[in-house]
Order: sequence, then C-alpha cells, then structure tokens
Amino acid sequence: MEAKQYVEEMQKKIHENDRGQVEYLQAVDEFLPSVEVFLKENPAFIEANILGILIEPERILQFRVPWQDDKGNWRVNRGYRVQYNSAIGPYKGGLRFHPSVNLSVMKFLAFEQIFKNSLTGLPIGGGKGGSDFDPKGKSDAEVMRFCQSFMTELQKHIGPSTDVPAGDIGVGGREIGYLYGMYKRLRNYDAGVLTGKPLGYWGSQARTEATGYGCVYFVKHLLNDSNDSFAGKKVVVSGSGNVSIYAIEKAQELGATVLTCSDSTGFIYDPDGIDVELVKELKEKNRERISKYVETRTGATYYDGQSVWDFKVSYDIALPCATQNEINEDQAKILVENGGKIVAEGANMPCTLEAVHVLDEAGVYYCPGKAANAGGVAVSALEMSQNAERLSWSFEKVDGMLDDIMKNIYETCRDTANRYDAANNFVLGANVAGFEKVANAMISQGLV
Ligand SMILES: NC(=O)C1=CN([C@@H]2O[C@H](COP(=O)(O)OP(=O)(O)OC[C@H]3O[C@@H](n4cnc5c(N)ncnc54)[C@H](O)[C@@H]3O)[C@@H](O)[C@H]2O)C=CC1
Ligand SMILES: O=C(O)CCC(=O)C(=O)O
Repeated sequence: MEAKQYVEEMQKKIHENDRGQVEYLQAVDEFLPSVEVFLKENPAFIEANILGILIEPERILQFRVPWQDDKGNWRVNRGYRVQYNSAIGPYKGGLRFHPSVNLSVMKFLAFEQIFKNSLTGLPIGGGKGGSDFDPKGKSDAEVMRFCQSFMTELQKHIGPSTDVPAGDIGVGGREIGYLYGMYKRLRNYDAGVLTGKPLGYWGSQARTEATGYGCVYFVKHLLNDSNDSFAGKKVVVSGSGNVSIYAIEKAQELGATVLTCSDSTGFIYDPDGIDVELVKELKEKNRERISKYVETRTGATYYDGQSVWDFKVSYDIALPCATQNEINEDQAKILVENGGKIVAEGANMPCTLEAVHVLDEAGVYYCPGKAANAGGVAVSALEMSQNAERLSWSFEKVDGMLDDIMKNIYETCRDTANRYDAANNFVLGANVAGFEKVANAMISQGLV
C-alpha cells in the first residue's frame, strides 16, 4: 500500500475508534501526516502495520480515587495512567491534577510523550497520568489525603523499571512528596519510582528548572545557528507555574527582557522585565493569584480575564508555557503581527493545528513541545540514573547535560527536516526522528 493511502486509512480508523476525543485526535492528526515521507522511503514499516500497532496504547488504567475533605465529606475523583509505549524503556511521564483532565487529555499527553522521550536519546518509554482533582483551594491535608488515595491504587502498576511518574500541571514538590510517602509505606523504599522528588530524598539538582531552562536552551541553539542570541530580545511567556518561571529566569539570564506572564485569571505586562523572584514568591511559596504582582511592581499592569495571546505589543520570541490550545488561529495572527519570529512550546500542544498553520505560512520558526520541552523528562531520566547508582550529581553537571541534550534534540530536528527537504519544519523533524527509533525497537522486539 502507498504511504499516503496507509496514513489516511490510519487517520480514518482512529477518528472512528476514538470519536469525541478532541485533544487526542488533534495530536494524532499532527503526527500521522508528518511521518508519511519516512514511510514512503521505508515500506517495510507499512507491511508491519507499524502505525496501527503503535497507535493503540499498551494499557490504559482508570480508577476511582475516594478521599475525605476537611469537613469529613467523602469525595471521589477519577484517576488515570496511560501506559502507551515501552519499546525503548519503562513508561515515563508526568501526573496532571486539573479539573480538565479526561481520557482524551491523558491520551494526547501520553502519545506525545513517546516521541519526546525518544528524542532525548535516553531509555524511557511514553506514559502519562493524572486526575480531574483540583488542588486549587484545597488545604495541604486535603491534598495529602487525595495523593495517598491516588497512590494506593497507582502503586500496583508502577515501579522503577516499569513505570516512573513525575509532576505536571498541579503536581509539584508537595504532591510528589505525599505520593512518594504513600508508595514507600505500601511497597518499601525505592526512590527511583518517581522523579521530581525534593532534593532531600534523592531528587535531582536542576529538575525543577529543567523544562523551562531546556526550552530556552533549545531556542538558544536555534539562534546560535544564525549567529544570533537572546541578548536584547523581547520575549513573551504565558503561565506562571514551574515551566514558565524557569523559562523566564533563563531567558533573562541570557540577556532577554521577558514582558509577560499569566495564570488562569489574567496576565501581567511588565515592560521592565518580569521580576522572576517575585513570581516565585507569589506562586511557588504563597500559591497566590498573579494579580498580586502589581501590588509590588507598580510599573506593571494586570489585565484581568485576558490572554497574553490577544495582547498587541512588539516582541521577537513567544514561549507558551501554560496549557494545551492556549493559542488559536486568530491569536497566532496577532503573534505574527506583533513581530514574533520564534515560537517554542514549553507547554504540551499549546497551539491549535490552525494556529500552527498560520505560523508556518508566516515563516515563523515553530518549535513543537515534544522537542522544545523535552528537557524536563530528560532530567527526570538523569534522576533515575542517579537513584539507581545511589549518587547525586552537582547542579552544574546536570545543567550542562541538559544543555547538551537540548542541543542534540535541536540538531536532530533540524537535520531530519533537512534530510526530507523540509528545512525548518521542526514538526516533521521531531516526529520522524522520535518515531524512527521507537518503530525500529518495536519491530526488532517482534511487535509485541
Ligand atoms: N513540569 C514539567 O516538567 C513539564 C511540563 N510540561 C507542560 O508545561 C505546561 C505547564 O506545566 P507546569 O508549569 O508544570 O504546571 P504548573 O501547574 O506549575 O503551572 C501551570 C500554569 O499554567 C496555567 N494554566 C493551567 N491551566 C490553565 C488553563 N486552563 N488556562 C490558563 N492557564 C492555565 C496555570 O495558571 C499555571 O500558571 C503543561 O502543558 C505541561 O504539560 C511539559 C514538559 C514538562
Ligand atoms: O519528568 C517527567 O517524567 C514528566 C515530564 C512531563 O510530564 C512532560 O514531559 O510532559
């Protein structure tokens, strides 16, 4: 069968089988057409029906999570773990606690994680999990009871060589601590079962910083290719969570001015450059709304209920670091009018397919999340290595390895795109390079 026909049939089948799973179908629709060029050159993969097999998750777990709130009421949420592909290593990927979590969101994230993890060059398969539990507004005790209940079930299915979860939206050091405590109580000590742990019990140096720093390193290497740098550049960032904070910090360290950050209630515009220490205090320490920022920084403006991506201001680089589908087609047009030349995704799938099309047409360098935000999971894999050898590496060592890994991912995406006469098409570069390694491993393992 011709590659084009094969890809179209796969797309049709997945749309029939997974009708209504909007985010998941979006991720698959981005991926499948881009690997057609590779399949055309390698028909043996079509004969093996590699896409048909790859697209089916190896296993999906869904479970109830009952927990008691501070008033003694019993509540229940849905827990998930999608163990998508283990061809090149144990399932690896974060846990997300957010009310928008459903099976479609879990599957899109786990699917992208397969190729992201492959691009890191480290031995990790793809998985993702989470719950529709909302930690916002909950007491520490409520979050702890939820995490303990969640882990009571999840522990049956994970392990340092089986499946190694970490954080994502709504899951940071506090949640990882409660989750790890419960795992240890039920299964005994084994630090390698979770990553993103606090430093005091075998977390890795630079894991907190890794996704945001890694995203900036990716862009740094892209700029270096044309003898350019972050110095003097204007950057816009969305979000004010883990990824955003460290993207802002590194971009400014490299000489850029970051003009914005946001949360789900609105955004901040600070023409003098975001005060990242203040954002850390508001968000990491006090768990406050971002609107509080202007109480200290009087030269900044807070735009209530508005998106960074509707804002008209001139800039060079956009780093969407909040959540999926935060930039739609119209907002991508605004981004282009604002002068944006590079979009690097700190978040997973923050641009809709229509938005990506607008960016492509305008000649914007579009760096998809599975390449640009792979630094977080890469350092998680380094945390697994440190846990296995019962050693901790220095910040400088891990940060240096992160920079090298991001350089390698950038060059892999660039060179793979060039190989198919698709210069600067980092979507094609990331998908083909990530896919090739996983597909080869699956075939050599007998497609089981
Ligand atoms: N933490 C990590 O290591 C990695 C995270 N990512 C992705 O980066 C993005 C951000 O994750 P984190 O910073 O870890 O989470 P976080 O929980 O620390 O912060 C999330 C940020 O996004 C904003 N946000 C979340 N949902 C939103 C919504 N529906 N509308 C508007 N704003 C919203 C929040 O207000 C917050 O500022 C996610 O897409 C995540 O999947 C990707 C790779 C690794
Ligand atoms: O560090 C990890 O294992 C997970 C990171 C993650 O969830 C992601 O890359 O989206």
